[in-house]
Amino acid sequence: MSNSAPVLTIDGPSGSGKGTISRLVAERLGWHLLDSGALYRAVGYAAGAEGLDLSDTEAVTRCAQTTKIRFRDPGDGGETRVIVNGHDATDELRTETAGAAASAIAAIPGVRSALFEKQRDFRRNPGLVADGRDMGTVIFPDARYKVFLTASADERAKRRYKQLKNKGLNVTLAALLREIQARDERDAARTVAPLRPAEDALTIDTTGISVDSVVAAVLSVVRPA
Ligand SMILES: Nc1ncnc2c1ncn2[C@@H]1O[C@H](COP(=O)(O)OP(=O)(O)OP(=O)(O)O)[C@@H](O)[C@H]1O
Ligand SMILES: Nc1ccn([C@H]2C[C@H](O)[C@@H](COP(=O)(O)O)O2)c(=O)n1
Repeated sequence: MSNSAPVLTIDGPSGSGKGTISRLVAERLGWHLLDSGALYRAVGYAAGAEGLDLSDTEAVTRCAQTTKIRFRDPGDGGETRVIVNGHDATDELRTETAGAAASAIAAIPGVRSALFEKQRDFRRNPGLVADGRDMGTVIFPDARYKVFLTASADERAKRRYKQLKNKGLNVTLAALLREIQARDERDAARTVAPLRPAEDALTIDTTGISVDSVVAAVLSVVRPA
């Protein structure tokens, strides 16, 4: 049976604010939320924990097919926990290393197929906000609303720098900029489901725009004035 629950897709490169904006918009609409990047991060993490070579496409595909990933709402308004094969891996998954591993294994077609239905299963009433790279192009091409967030690489590196410094991590702006550019290149150049806006997506450049203003712009797509 076809699923007609409304979907808002929010795609974009690393640090464009997808996660932040998707969470706030989902809260405001009272809709479900899919953080698809967390699924790729979880597979990268599980593959690392098994000691797999991330370029071994068959082994990593098998890992994606068998890894058990659960999202757990702590119930106190805190961060959603990501449970990978029974282990709470939330903190490990947020690191730049986990992001780079996710980006590497995300280029494997078998991994993307293994995660396809898992992502589509998040579509439920009253609606879904889906955050990722290919939400509007591949996973929910029939979504009612589509947004693509961008920001300059410099701005995204500065945001990440501030975020990681606030967590007390020892990072440099130059290294973060290099990592962001490398990830952009890998995510956009892969042959399967590359990072790009859907033809019917509204692109919002968030450079120098506050979080509140971006939330308002995205909400206006779903609820025009
Ligand atoms: N419009 C904005 N202005 C300033 N800071 C922002 C804005 N949007 C997001 N941020 C901040 O930038 C950082 C990165 O945002 P976020 O994690 O939402 O990006 P993302 O696109 O989901 O990245 P990734 O794909 O790597 O998970 C966070 O610290 C967030 O608070
Ligand atoms: N729909 C998606 C979501 C994520 N990925 C890959 C590529 C990203 O670099 C990596 C981590 O994502 P993030 O948590 O930073 O949003 O996972 C993808 O290919 N497709």
